[in-house]
Amino acid sequence: MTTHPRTALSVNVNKVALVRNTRHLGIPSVLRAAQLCLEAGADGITVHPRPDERHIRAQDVYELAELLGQWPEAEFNIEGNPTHNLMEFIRQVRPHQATFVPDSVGQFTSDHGWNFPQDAERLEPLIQECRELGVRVSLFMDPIPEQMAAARAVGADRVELYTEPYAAAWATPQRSDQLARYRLAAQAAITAGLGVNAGHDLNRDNLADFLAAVPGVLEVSIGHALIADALELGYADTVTAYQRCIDQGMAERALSERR
Ligand SMILES: CC(=O)[C@@H](O)[C@H](O)COP(=O)(O)O
Ligand SMILES: NCC(=O)COP(=O)(O)O
Repeated sequence: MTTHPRTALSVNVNKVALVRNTRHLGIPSVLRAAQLCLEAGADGITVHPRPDERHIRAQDVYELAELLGQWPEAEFNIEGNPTHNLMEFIRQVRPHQATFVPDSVGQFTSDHGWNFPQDAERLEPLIQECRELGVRVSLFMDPIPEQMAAARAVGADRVELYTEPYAAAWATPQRSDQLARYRLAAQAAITAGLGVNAGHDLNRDNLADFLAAVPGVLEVSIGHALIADALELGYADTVTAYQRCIDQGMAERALSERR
């Protein structure tokens, strides 16, 4: 029986910054949120420093990079559009992972992945630069199996499957169809030699089912729902609750593989 590495939980702290930015008081602290999540067992921290700085600001990125330097086992994942402001952060901070997201500057939230072949030419040199800096590259992608070989061909190490369509279908009869889509996309990514991450609108209700159905998920990055849960439960209990969901999903997957 093959044992799979435990799916890593990367906490996205965008929404802590969003609340902080509504006053000039510096609270809630983004750094404290990250510290408490790491102390509770989170495997990493994710930020998406959008050009309009609606939530994560440049100073947050540098302070979090310094904090993560004290956590050798934890990873720093910086997301963004490499044709906008992302690359400057990558060059200065050299995080463990850069997640390329094709968002426009004022976009409400991330809602689609890259498209190949049209995006290949402009992404390839930027991916190459990240790799020369020792930074792993993950491409934010829709769950389309046919796109995975092209993602690998431009040099990506991983893809991050955009999971909002699954999350939106979770409480509906379409759940199993969506899970089948993501399973096929993940299998195609693995076949192409890519690692598989996942994220967007994952939460305590839908996470275990996703990991039970979709093979080889190395990392989930979760922010909005996790921070909302932390408002009720606190960061430590929330991280523990999400880790339990990960363990439950992986246990169910291991069981199904033995059948
Ligand atoms: C790429 C993605 O799905 C999210 O990580 C993104 O960071 C969400 O951005 P907002 O927090 O600005 O909605
Ligand atoms: N890449 C997904 C992420 O970092 C957080 O997305 P969400 O949980 O805030 O939807």
